[in-house]
Amino acid sequence: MTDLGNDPVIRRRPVRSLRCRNGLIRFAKDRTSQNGEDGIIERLFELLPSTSDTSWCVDVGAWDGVHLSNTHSLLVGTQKRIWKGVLIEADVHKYEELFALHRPLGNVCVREEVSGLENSPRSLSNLLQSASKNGIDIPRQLEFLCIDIDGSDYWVWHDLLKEGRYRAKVVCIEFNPTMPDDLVFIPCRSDKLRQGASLSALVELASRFDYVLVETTLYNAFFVQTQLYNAYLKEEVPDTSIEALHDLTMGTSLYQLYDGTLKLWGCKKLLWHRIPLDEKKLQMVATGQRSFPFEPNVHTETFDFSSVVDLAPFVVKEDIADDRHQARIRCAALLIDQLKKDGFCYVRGLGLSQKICEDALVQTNALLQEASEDVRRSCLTKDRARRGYSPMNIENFASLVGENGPNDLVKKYRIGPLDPKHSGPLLQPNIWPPEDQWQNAASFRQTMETFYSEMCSAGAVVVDAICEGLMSEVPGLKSALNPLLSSSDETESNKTSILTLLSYQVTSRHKKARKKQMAPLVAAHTDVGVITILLFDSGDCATLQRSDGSGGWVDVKLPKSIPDDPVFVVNMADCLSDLTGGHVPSTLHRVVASDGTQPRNCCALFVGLEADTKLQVDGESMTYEEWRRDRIQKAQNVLQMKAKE
Ligand SMILES: O=C(O)CCC(=O)C(=O)O
Ligand SMILES: [Fe+2]
Repeated sequence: MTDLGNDPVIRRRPVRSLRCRNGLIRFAKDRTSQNGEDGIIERLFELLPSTSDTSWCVDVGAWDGVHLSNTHSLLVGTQKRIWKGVLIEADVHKYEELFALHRPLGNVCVREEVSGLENSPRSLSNLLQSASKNGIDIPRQLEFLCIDIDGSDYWVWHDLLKEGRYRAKVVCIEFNPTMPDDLVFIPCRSDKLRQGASLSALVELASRFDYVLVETTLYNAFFVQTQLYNAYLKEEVPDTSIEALHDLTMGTSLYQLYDGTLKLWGCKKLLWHRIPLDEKKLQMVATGQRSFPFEPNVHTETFDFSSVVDLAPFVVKEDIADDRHQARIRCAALLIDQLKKDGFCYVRGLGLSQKICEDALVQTNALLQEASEDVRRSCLTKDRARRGYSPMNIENFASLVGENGPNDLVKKYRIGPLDPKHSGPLLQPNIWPPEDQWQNAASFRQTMETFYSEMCSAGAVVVDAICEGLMSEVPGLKSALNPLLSSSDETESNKTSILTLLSYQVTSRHKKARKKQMAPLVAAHTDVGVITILLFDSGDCATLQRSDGSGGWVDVKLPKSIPDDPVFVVNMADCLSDLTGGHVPSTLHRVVASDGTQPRNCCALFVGLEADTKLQVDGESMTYEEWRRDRIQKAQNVLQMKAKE
């Protein structure tokens, strides 16, 4: 066996069973019965002597008298005894056939739904008594009782036993074959709820009224009155324990992995609905969040917190004291230093809570990994680049830098300004997953609306700090970016950005051809707008990398779990880089596949300006929209030139 250990090995080991197969089950045989009952019943009445001229049987839930019938063999055809039966069936059509078959044979047919409710006029005992009043003498000592009504079987037998008027020597009754043998499950006393009883519950009931278990088939248990068992069956069935007489074959069990994954074992479908049990839907902890809580701290956090710039001094908005002003100047200088070096920087102190950041990532995973593709596809818009869902393998970021390459392997979902007043080429209305298609839709939307607003405020804080840090080098920057700053109208003006949720999945790429496997999941590109603020989870199937400026790539990582004061990645985008006259670079970056087993989720805020914002770039004045068109056009030109070559 070649076993690489990439997947767990899961298989069944044959176990020693205590089940005895040399008792009544040897005689299992079907004429009309389902799982050998006909033969077992025949054998039982060979062993038990008859005590009267006519042997009576009662069949509760008799159907048409033929299909899967346990009494047909007794009542129809030749038998060593003379049998008479009471056949009870609630279904109108089944009853017609039942009546047509049995009336001519002199059997009693009753069209009623036997009730398992306490003191019901339709209790089995009452129905037998009223049948007796109609001239037929049903003896109180019955030979055989069969109960199969898929619901209140337990209570029907219970009431008959308790009432005590009628007693059967042999009882065949259905149990729920998915219930384990150590489970005593007594169903609700109801004619509507269909639950079924466990075998153990029936065995307990039987022994209270002096019956013993003598055999089981897949769905049915056979009980015999104890004194008859002692007299006639002890040799045939020496061991009457559940272990000796039953093997659970339809059971489903659940086990748990250390990381919180729930696993199914045994029967993996809803038995009566024929629906497969879906492990994915049973999980209590989302895929990306599963880990072992007591993991030894061997891989200590590799993230270097000392490199994170704390922008908290920019979050306080009141007129600031002198020392806070000094603090701002200091942290803005750190930020600009870092950005000038590689176009990327870690920041914290942006005012977002750990909780909202965790929630946003969990919701991203919920929509982009766990929800069905149908749910996501209901969020497609015509202009995919702006709002809603953008499926895998659709966008191509290589084109942003005039490169040819395969499409990006990432699922995205975009959210823009929540205020419907915002419209224009860059600002279209949001589209949300429909609540009637996705049970999580409302909490997704609620989380994302909050997160979007808070991220926009964080964007304003970072932009503010960048302006501060470049105050002397690029004096006009603050007025160009003023619409973005938190000090201006808080509710609207600074919310012109797009929040993109991105999700990378573990599957499929390992199967891909080698050449394709080498291609990044998101092609190397620079971001177009002002700045990008990123938050991502510990999903390890994909890694963000930035160019080191000399042909190599550096992994961009975040702390493994979100700290109390969450850390974000900030990277410069092209427009801001242009506005600084190239003093601060917008650095090439990409996302590559890595070996991990967890999907990776990312929330990226692309801070942009409104289309008509006036800008000064290289001494030229233009609007943000004009600059943007120019930027995209340049990349297109490169592509066309390459195509011609
Ligand atoms: O997934 C990421 O970490 C970033 C993706 C990215 O660079 C982009 O969407 O612009
Ligand atoms: Fe990017």
